[in-house]
Amino acid sequence: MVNDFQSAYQEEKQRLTQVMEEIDRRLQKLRSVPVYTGHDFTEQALEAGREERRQALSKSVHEPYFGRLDFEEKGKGERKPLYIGKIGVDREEVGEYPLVIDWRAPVASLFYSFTGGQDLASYEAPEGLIEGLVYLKRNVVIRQQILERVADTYKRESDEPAVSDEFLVYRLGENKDNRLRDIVSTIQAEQDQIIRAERSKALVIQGVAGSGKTTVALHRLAFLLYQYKEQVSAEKMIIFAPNHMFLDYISDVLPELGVGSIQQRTFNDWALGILDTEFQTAPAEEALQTWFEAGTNRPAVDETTPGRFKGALVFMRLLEGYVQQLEPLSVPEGDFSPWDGAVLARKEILHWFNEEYKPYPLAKRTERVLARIHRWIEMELKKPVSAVVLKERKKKAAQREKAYAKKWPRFEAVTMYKQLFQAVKGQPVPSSIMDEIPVNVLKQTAADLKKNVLREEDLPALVYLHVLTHDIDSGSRFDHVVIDEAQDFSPFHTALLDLFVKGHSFTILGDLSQGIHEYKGVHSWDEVGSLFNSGDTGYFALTRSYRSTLEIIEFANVILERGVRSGITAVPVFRSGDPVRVLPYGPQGRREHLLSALRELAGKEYRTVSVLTRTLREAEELHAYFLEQGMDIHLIDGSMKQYEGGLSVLPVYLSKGLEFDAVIVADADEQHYAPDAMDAKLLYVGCTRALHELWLLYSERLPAYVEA
Ligand SMILES: Nc1ncnc2c1ncn2[C@@H]1O[C@H](COP(=O)(O)OP(=O)(O)OP(=O)(O)O)[C@@H](O)[C@H]1O
Repeated sequence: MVNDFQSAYQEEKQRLTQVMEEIDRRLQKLRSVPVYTGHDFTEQALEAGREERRQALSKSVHEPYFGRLDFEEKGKGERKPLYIGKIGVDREEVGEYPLVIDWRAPVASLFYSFTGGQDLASYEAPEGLIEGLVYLKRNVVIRQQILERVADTYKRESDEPAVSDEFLVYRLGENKDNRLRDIVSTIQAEQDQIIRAERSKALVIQGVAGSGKTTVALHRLAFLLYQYKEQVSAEKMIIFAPNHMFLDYISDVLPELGVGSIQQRTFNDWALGILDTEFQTAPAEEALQTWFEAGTNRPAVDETTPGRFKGALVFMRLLEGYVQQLEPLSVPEGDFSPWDGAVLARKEILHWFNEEYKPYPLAKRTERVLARIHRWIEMELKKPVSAVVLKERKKKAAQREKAYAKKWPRFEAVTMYKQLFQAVKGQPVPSSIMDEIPVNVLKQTAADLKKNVLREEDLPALVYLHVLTHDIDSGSRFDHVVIDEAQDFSPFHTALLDLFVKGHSFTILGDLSQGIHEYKGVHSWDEVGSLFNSGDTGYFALTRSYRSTLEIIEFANVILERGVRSGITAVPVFRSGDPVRVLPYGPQGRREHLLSALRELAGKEYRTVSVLTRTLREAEELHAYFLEQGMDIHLIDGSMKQYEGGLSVLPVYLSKGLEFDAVIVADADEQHYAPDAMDAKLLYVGCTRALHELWLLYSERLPAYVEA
């Protein structure tokens, strides 16, 4: 065994030296070509290609590949070692296998999809299905040109028929810093299937906590860009994530995968960009405090909850009805007269508006009719009159045209939205529309709008009003859209984005068990799936959790089973660690106990440790206390733009999406976590943030869904 390992190591070391020399030689050759700085278009394009290769090779030379797969294609009788890396490197000889195969290439899919056994393996190539036998699957860790580790996870000749998890477990055991990382060397078969799924469908992925949803989504974007390079462009792909800190946390993955320019945004920022408005939405913290206040005072959630109603398709349809009824009100009363004696009859203007320009949305129609009126004036001015009269007419016409244009509605989204809700005070919105809006929603929104307050939940409606009246310009369309944490997106959000996406090309990922924003999100994936025809959508489930140890996952699963009763529990990868500690506060007192726990965990080798509180106020208080005690610790509140790593204290609801080497859940007791599904979900989110160690500290009694 030891000998086997040594010879494998020697073999890989030799091969690595050869590959690095070859890459280096190619790099030197490219660098020796003088950089073109002239104006010739063809030369510029050639230079851009050379620069791209220079950059790729100089990245690749440090860590050229991470895996090897020995494959014998059926009927070819030749076993080939295929080396797979983040960046593909072709050989100079035509027709030869690449020196390094890009992880996204069709043949590389074997490295991920092959799960063992003696049977033929296969992959989809452009020329059809290719079958063959896999002889070896090997992971190779290279850091800064040094071969650090060689691990065989499958050998055809051995007694072990399946691909082993050993290398994956080694990777998962590493500590994490303040950024999400790529997983190209250990993508699992179930994840690979999603990454490589066809582009044109709306994929809905339910994945348990830590199943790699965010990571998979980012790898999928990189894959789509490689596989469909002719049809998609990075600038027209977007990933929506819940907040700026989360965007910062995931921001390294795409550059690590060699992909730039993909948009990474919050829905809020995108929507405000489309609306091009001065308005800002009310700070999210206000809503968070209402919904995440500890205790049982939270408002009940039903279909009349403002976030749920304004996210429903019923509301979307109401807005369509509302815009339809604006049509007959658009053309101002009365004929248009540019100067006394010249008249353009309203009947004629109505004809242009209602017949000739009917296919256009209202704002476009208005624009065209006004341009036509302008042309009509110019024709009228051509009629023969004296220079003095002409001058007088021109002056009058300019004034009256301006005044007339002002009488037309501008179809500005916020104004239309205000008019809709201020109809409570007798504006002309038909009762068929008003009666459909729940009274509490009408009242609250009218009061907000009176104070010029917009909320995040109003944004889909505002963008839709804009789209209905202005249409979508081609620059705003997407080739592919990823929605992460999609359980917090309403059906209206997704239906709206669908208008901006070519061919329903979506990747929608989330976890209903982490649906802590149930006051605005979906309660079942059918709410999303039903937006698309069955042929346009696909559903995947990710059930294995890669983040946490076996002990943590089993502990969190109990919270799900007893508290949420969702049935979507996680299957752990066999990575064992310390038992979860559930401890009552000791005699030294709450804060002091939390401090000593934090000190103990911070004293270990971990890079990130967090204390999760139930509310923001508690996080602030503890943060001040920890600072006072000399700890170097960050407070994370809803306004953070960056995630710093190290030690942090934050309310549990802001921890969603993040992960820490060790987590201390403060106050894991009945006073803080009520006996309902919502609080059980919160605690589940908190517990599943931990990679290696999880401690829960409490006073008096634990909630019934926590295993002592
Ligand atoms: N195949 C894999 N190999 C190595 N690490 C993996 C793999 N899949 C996921 N991980 C790791 O598991 C952790 C969780 O991944 P990620 O945050 O993408 O999961 P998620 O499903 O979005 O989680 P959550 O919903 O709980 O926020 C990350 O540290 C990620 O690197």
